[in-house]
Amino acid sequence: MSPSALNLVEAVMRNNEPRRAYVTFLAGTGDYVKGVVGLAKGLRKANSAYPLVVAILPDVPEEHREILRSQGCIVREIEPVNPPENHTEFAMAYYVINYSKLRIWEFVEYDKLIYLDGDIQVFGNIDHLFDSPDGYFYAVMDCFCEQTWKDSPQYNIGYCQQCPEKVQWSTTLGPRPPLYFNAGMFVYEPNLETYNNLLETLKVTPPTSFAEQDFLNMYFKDIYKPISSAYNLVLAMLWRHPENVDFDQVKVVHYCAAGAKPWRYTGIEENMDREDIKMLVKKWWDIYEDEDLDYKNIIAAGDSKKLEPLIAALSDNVGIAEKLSAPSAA
Ligand SMILES: O=c1ccn([C@@H]2O[C@H](COP(=O)(O)OP(=O)(O)O)[C@@H](O)[C@H]2O)c(=O)[nH]1
Ligand SMILES: OC[C@H]1O[C@H](O[C@@H]2[C@@H](O)[C@H](O)[C@@H](O)[C@H](O)[C@@H]2O)[C@H](O)[C@@H](O)[C@H]1O
Ligand SMILES: [Mn+2]
Repeated sequence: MSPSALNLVEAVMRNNEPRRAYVTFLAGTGDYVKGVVGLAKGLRKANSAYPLVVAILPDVPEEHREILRSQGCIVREIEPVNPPENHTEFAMAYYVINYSKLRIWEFVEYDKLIYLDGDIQVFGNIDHLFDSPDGYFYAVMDCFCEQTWKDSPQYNIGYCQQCPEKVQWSTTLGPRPPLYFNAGMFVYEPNLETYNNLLETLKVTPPTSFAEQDFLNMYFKDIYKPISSAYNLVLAMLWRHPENVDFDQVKVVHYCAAGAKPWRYTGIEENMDREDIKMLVKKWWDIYEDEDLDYKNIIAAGDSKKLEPLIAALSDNVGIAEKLSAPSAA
């Protein structure tokens, strides 16, 4: 390791700043690993000062784990979390694996974490969100207008929290639902008591259409603080509520609309031929293919600004390796 990198290791190890990181979730043997690589490179391009932790399920192949380490990620294997037996149809069948996201409340070696889905890209620095006051759950409000919401009461009366004056909530359906966030991005504080209570509460909570997203909304409804859509642009907002989007201010894009995943984009699904969608998919690919953003080239260039989070990741990976290789871990 070059002398400048060693100095940085010492600086980071001495550093008694609050421990912060970005965290994402990866499951399966498929192509979401490309999303996570893109996210790691996007955070680097945005000069984020914090590393990216990837919480992976055991089914993620060693080859993918190596790809993530080679991009400076901290790879942490977690055990799956399964919801109680249920007969609910999830909005997407694979949502059942998303309950495993709950394991990230156990990452208490950090003071504050920002969770980002693997199909999210960060185009502008959002490190300042780590300075948000403690004790709250920060996330962006979702939209209920897409087909994925067809089984919900709000969809069936045409109500959306993004435009509550357009179609009033009907009290015949019960009390108006509390503000609801998209769980693709949130700012939170890991905590073991919360973690254990989340898992205990899940055991007695019947699963619903949006799986862990519904569950997190129910669990954190009293401390949820909505933040600007600039921090998690749910693509459907572009055609459902353009009046609520200040496109030039958008820093985080969430490729969650059907057909929008950049690494498998074909442009044939509804809305996917829009000029803004094509531009956002190209912006994702420009970062994904930019070799100057690869970890190995950043180290070689000794770019100190971009080095710091990588050194933190390195020391964390070393830390985990030492912990796992300790005799007691045998
Ligand atoms: O096969 C999969 C499906 C999902 N995910 C992870 O789970 C997150 C939530 O799923 P997705 O983003 O597809 O849900 P959406 O936001 O599109 O509803 C993804 O971003 C990935 O981080 C994954 O790793 N592998
Ligand atoms: O497992 C439940 C998922 O729920 C959310 O999916 C989106 C997506 O399905 C869009 O197509 C809908 O339009 C949108 O409203 C909905 O929230 C989160 O992005 C994802 O991380 C995950 O929590
Ligand atoms: Mn997503």
